[in-house]
Amino acid sequence: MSDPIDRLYAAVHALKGAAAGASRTAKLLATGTPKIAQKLGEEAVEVAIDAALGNRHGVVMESCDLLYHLAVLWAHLDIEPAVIWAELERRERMMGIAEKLPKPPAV
Ligand SMILES: N=c1c2ncn([C@@H]3O[C@H](COP(=O)(O)OP(=O)(O)OP(=O)(O)O)[C@@H](O)[C@H]3O)c2ncn1[C@@H]1O[C@H](COP(=O)(O)O)[C@@H](O)[C@H]1O
Repeated sequence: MSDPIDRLYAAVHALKGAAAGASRTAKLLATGTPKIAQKLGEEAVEVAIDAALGNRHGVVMESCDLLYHLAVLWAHLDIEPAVIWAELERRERMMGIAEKLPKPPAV
């Protein structure tokens, strides 16, 4: 079974081209990149505010909104989650190698 983000992306992507009245997601997708990016930024700020206030429950809730809006942006740009996972894995491998390299001398 695919993970929740893959499923969320698939659900959101399926709404591309749907009438804006079909759902909130279809309406948001129809607004275009600047508006989607703005919503994503707002959700990120909401996560940060809840974290700064020590509101753990708020961080969880706003993180879900943030991931949803990230999935909307990816779907709008046709960036499949697999592309993101591949880059994360590439970095994981790169950092694994970096850890094994001798440390440069202290200056
Ligand atoms: N996972 C989500 C999801 N998470 C958050 N949200 C929406 O994002 C909103 C949070 O963002 P805001 O705080 O900006 O919401 P708001 O204050 O109402 O702002 P505006 O609507 O005025 O922009 C929530 O109120 C939800 O409406 C989501 N809407 C949809 N999904 C999933 O997306 C798919 C498509 O959903 P539909 O849009 O219902 O077809 C389905 O799989 C849904 O489960």
